[in-house]
Amino acid sequence: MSQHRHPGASDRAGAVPALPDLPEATVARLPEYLRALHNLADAGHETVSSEGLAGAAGVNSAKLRKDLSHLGSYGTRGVGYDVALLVDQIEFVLGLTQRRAVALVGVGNLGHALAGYDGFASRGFRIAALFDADASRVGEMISGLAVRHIDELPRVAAEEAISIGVIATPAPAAQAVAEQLVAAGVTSILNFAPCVLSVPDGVDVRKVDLAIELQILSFHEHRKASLTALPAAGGSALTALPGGLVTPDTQEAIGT
Ligand SMILES: NC(=O)c1ccc[n+]([C@@H]2O[C@H](COP(=O)([O-])OP(=O)(O)OC[C@H]3O[C@@H](n4cnc5c(N)ncnc54)[C@H](O)[C@@H]3O)[C@@H](O)[C@H]2O)c1
Repeated sequence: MSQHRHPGASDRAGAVPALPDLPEATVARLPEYLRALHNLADAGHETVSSEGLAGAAGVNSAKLRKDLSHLGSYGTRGVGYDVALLVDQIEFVLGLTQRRAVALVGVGNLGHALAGYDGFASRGFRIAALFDADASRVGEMISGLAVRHIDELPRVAAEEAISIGVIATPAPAAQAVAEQLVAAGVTSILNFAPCVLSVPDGVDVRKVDLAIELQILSFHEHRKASLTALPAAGGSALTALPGGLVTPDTQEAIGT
């Protein structure tokens, strides 16, 4: 997942007290800690060591201690972190103490799956409205919500105080949808369409692209295979790069 963060984004907190400006990587790990903490609380744990929480969240414990120190949370020597307190702190920093209203635009294959997913509610989000441009989809009920025509977005966004929009339309429609969301007052967008969105300052965009994740895994598969092949091939896998690209061998030749 990638993120664009615009300069105005941290200035529009309104009545919310100033929060520490956390590193993006820390922000990205906080939800992992939160999920692990909820699991620990459900299992009856009241405290957890940094190693225990790090293991449950799948990160190394030094990184976890550094992340939590940004929140002013250091745990107690010999006891660890208070699970309930840390949940409160992380939920506060992530702004999860209020349930946020989300609009989903594009109720096709992916949109149906997202609209029907009940995991958002338990994580603090309310899918408040579903929109589509296809009149034949308007009125369809999904998980108790009727699909509305995209033209209703401005009115419904105001009525439901929607601040987050999810785009699940085909890529060619995504930029126009983003502009409609922004015009309707949406200031955060989760984009599933495989394209880059251009948005004004103060609007945050995160992109989810499973194909990119698979391509990254493909790279690792390719690399593992190339490392296994190395002794037999007797050289760097880079020498096999297609298209006559410069290889370490040729670079050395050029440089000497
Ligand atoms: N991020 C991922 O990992 C991932 C995975 C699957 C699909 N996708 C992407 O998600 C998007 C949706 O895929 P899908 O298979 O559900 O497509 P789909 O064609 O089944 O659904 C798209 C929906 O968007 C609606 N739509 C089109 N233009 C619109 C507009 N201007 N305003 C409102 N609604 C509009 C269509 O009427 C349709 O209902 C595509 O961009 C696809 O590439 C992303």
